[in-house]
Amino acid sequence: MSTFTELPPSSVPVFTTLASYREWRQNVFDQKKSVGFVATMGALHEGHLSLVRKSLAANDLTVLSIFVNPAQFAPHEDLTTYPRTLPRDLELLSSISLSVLVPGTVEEIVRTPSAVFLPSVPEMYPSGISQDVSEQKGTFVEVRGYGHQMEGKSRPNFFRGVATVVTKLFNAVEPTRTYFGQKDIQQALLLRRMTRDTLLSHPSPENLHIVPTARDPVTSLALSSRNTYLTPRERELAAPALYAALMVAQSAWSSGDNIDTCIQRARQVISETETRLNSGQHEKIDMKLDYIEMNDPETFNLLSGVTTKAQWEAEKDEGRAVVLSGAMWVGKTRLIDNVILGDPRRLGIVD
Ligand SMILES: Nc1ncnc2c1ncn2[C@@H]1O[C@H](COP(=O)(O)OP(=O)(O)OP(=O)(O)O)[C@@H](O)[C@H]1O
Ligand SMILES: CC(C)(CO)[C@@H](O)C(=O)[O-]
Ligand code: BAL
Repeated sequence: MSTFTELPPSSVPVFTTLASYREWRQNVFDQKKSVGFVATMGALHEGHLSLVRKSLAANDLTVLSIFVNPAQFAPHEDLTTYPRTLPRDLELLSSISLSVLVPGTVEEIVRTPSAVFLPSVPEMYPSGISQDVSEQKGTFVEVRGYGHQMEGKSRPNFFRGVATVVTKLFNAVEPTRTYFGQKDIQQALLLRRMTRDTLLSHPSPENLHIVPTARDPVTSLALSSRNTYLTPRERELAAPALYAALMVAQSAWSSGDNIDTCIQRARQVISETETRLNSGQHEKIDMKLDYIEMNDPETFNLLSGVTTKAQWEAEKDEGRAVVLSGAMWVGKTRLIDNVILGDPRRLGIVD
């Protein structure tokens, strides 16, 4: 059952039911075409489009899903106010294309997104869905041991909701390859683990690709659908402090400081920014750091504060990665960001 009575105009075909999408997918299977997949919650921006371009470059066809997943929002979170901009999303998707060389020839073809999967909530949750976990019925996917650290500390059932919906999306879309953003690094690594643990073939773990974070060219703020909640002053002056703080910690790590010192320096960037912004006559901006920490990308475990780069690498090898990540509230907006210390290619993040 679809809840969409009238869809905005789109030159990219939009499938609102599993049955209609599957008919399209079967045809594609018959033609032995590869399918790249980008899962989104809509309110598209350049970060999403960078994933779509990666998919266009490597696959015959590209499918994007738009689904605001109730199961990953806690009851107190922003499910009802989450930005929903379907007409603009479809326009943006209709406007992107990429020229690629036909393998083994000098011939160029132009690829554009092939389909949008836009399911309704009942289609995705046939047994129904409550945001209150204690009331939920039906089948859920949990990647145990990897969803309670980092983002999971502040959003306890978030990764259960994500793993559940992405399993459903993978089963529906049956992608050859799939693309997730580094901005949500724990999500991407956890989902890769899920594909491995569940012996998935569509996609296989090595076909889950992680794409670097797209940033605002002036402030380096990580692009995010929720940035639309920010006031202009919050967006330009306060929000960029999170990435600036991560940069300061990264530089301290490279200079040989231990983790406690790196994190302390990063925290100082946030507190100094808040003091500076609130010293004048302007309206007050609330900046509240949720966390900045360094974690092992394999286990997501918090690293000991006395560890230095030299000690971390001596345990295994040079370039061994660490996830330096943070979350911060600016007013009513929660922002996340991260940088990889060491070689991002170790985590399969490739430009
Ligand atoms: N700035 C970005 N650069 C690269 N990928 C991104 C960026 N922002 C989001 N993505 C990726 O796009 C996919 C869909 O994300 P989503 O629709 O939740 O957008 P979002 O901007 O992350 O929204 P939110 O504000 O809710 O976090 C995810 O894989 C996410 O990591
Ligand atoms: C992967 C995802 C689409 C699942 O709802 C969401 O968590 C997101 O957009 O990052
Ligand atoms: N990009 C992650 C989706 C969420 O925060 O709900």
